[in-house]
Amino acid sequence: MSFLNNTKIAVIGGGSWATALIKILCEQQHIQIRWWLRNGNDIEHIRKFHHNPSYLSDVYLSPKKVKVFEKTKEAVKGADFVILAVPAAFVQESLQDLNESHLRGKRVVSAIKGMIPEENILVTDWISEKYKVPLNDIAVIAGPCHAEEVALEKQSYLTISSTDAGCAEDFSKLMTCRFVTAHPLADLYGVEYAAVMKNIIALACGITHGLGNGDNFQAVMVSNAMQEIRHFVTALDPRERQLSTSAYLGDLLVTAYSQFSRNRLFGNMIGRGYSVKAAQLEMKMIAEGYYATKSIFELNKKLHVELPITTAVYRILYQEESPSLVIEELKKVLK
Ligand SMILES: NC(=O)C1=CN([C@@H]2O[C@H](COP(=O)(O)OP(=O)(O)OC[C@H]3O[C@@H](n4cnc5c(N)ncnc54)[C@H](OP(=O)(O)O)[C@@H]3O)[C@@H](O)[C@H]2O)C=CC1
Ligand SMILES: O=C(CO)COP(=O)(O)O
Repeated sequence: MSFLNNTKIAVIGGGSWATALIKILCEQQHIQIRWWLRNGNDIEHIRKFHHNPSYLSDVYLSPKKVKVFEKTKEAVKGADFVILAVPAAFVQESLQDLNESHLRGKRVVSAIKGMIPEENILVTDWISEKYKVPLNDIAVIAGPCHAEEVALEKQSYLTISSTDAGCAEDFSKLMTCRFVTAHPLADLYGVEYAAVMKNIIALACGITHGLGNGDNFQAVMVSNAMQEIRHFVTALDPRERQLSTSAYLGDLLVTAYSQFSRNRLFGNMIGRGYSVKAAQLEMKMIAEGYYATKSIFELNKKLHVELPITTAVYRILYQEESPSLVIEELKKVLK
């Protein structure tokens, strides 16, 4: 019997990405999904009607495959894989009831494209430090893939990155289905940092668009952003990597251009004159790039990499500088 049969997967998070990942996993014939989400009303609704009322509410969640739990401890019990799919800012709070023993012997896969805000560290580093999960049992899910398109079964590609080839390959098989192709890759940090940074760039694209700039300038931003990502990631983890592939460039492109991108939308509101608070209140969903901007900016105080786009976004979001003045200055340094 293949390992795909009867694999138990815990999914932590109740938002759009968790719901989309569960839809993908439900394509496997024999799978048991143990789902934790925080909202009691949503739990009740899913048990009764097999749809998440708050996110991707059209997606059917097979009760034969999906069991919903109120407590994370219960959800991770007996799981082979634990997928983390809450925004990074809430991951500590979401896992507060777990200790090392709850994750022992399990593979942990982060679907989060953000960093732990208070500590400015990657989610995978935090998991390995706090819960003593060996790095080889950790992977990340990356690639250009919006939850909304998964719900519509539009063909998508994912990249599963891990320091352990077996872990990446096994999880890629679980994520491959009729409408998703998943490939393994051995660049845990590169993929994870690039996924964090592309959210900042998409936010910057939204700001410039909101200010009235067009596609010509956005193309310049995106191409400069690739240099920014390359320099930053290389400073942290130097090695050969194909940044033009879908895990890196592809994800930057979809987030910078897609109608579904929350980071772009958030930036757009800032460019149109919303305050950060007003934009957050208006958006029900989370723009990771807001938190990531601070983390990358703080982390870079030790690295001193030139990050003109990230710095511009930081000045706008955290130093309340005028978006139009900051973007005019940015225009002078981009090539
Ligand atoms: N959506 C997408 O297409 C993709 C998302 N990702 C990544 O997946 C991760 C999860 O994002 P996503 O599912 O999209 O998020 P959503 O914006 O869809 O949902 C937000 C989630 O955060 C929860 N939440 C909000 N406030 C709090 C809080 N104070 N404490 C605990 N939980 C809270 C919400 O719970 P509640 O509903 O109860 O308020 C909800 O489950 C992010 O890192 C994102 O970058 C990666 C690839 C694609
Ligand atoms: O990572 C994503 C697509 O690959 C989702 O981006 P947004 O959070 O900006 O919607």
